[in-house]
Amino acid sequence: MKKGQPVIDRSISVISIKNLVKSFGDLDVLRGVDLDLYKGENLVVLGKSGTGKSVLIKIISGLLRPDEGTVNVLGEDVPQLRGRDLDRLRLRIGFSFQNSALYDSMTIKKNLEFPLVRNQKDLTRGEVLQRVETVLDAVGLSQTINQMPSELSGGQRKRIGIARTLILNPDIMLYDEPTAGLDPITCIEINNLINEVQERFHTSSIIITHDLTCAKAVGDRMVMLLDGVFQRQGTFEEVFNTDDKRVKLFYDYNFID
Ligand SMILES: Nc1ncnc2c1ncn2[C@@H]1O[C@H](COP(=O)(O)OP(=O)(O)OP(=O)(O)O)[C@@H](O)[C@H]1O
Repeated sequence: MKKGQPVIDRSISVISIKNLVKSFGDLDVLRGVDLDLYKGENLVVLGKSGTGKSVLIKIISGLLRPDEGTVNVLGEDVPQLRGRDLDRLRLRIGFSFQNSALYDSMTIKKNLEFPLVRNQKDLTRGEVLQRVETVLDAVGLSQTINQMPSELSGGQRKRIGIARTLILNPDIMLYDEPTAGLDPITCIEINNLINEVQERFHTSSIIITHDLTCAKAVGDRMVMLLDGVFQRQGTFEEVFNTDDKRVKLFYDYNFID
């Protein structure tokens, strides 16, 4: 069960999706998805491989257009946004993806400065350094500021990836399989970090994961995508306390405690 008491405002939906439908040719991936992400909440999206979790994230971030339905993110009608308006919205969303690799030829400091210098040109050098130090402190890696990515462990690189996302002060964080490929101790550290980010930066987050230990540790609420719709939602216990064979199978394959 999750520790701490996050401040969640259920009267504000930072993401609101209604009747979302998306197909590719004959393949109906999303068949009428409804979803709200409340302000300050960590929402875990569960679902076996190929159920459309990445498609959902791509639609939320405007990388894919839905066939039907409404997708509202931070008050914006995402499928209607184009060009700079879409870029501006994306800057308010932090993406922590498995393949969001660091630049190997740059120090940690340069890696962290990069998105800031590119997107917020009015900052002074002192302000940039202060932001770098703040996010490094948040992920517990202040001492690595002058190191190269190759000198860090996999878990540390993951933390720096999250710091690089936080440096733009996003309202929403999207974590795609944050613990994939990490050892159990490092998984616990990343789970703790996701909760610390929620508390310290007041972000609202969607966490996509197969790792049910992670889901349990970080999720204020979870939803499970099954056959193109969210069939189960609630707390961990509410989602898994069912006779639905598909849910039981998912649990048996994915829960290691
Ligand atoms: N651009 C695309 N064109 C055609 N088919 C696509 C496209 N994007 C995704 N799909 C298909 O949609 C389905 C859902 O894919 P998606 O990547 O969302 O799955 P997922 O739930 O994220 O899986 P995983 O956990 O393995 O990452 C898959 O069958 C995939 O092949």
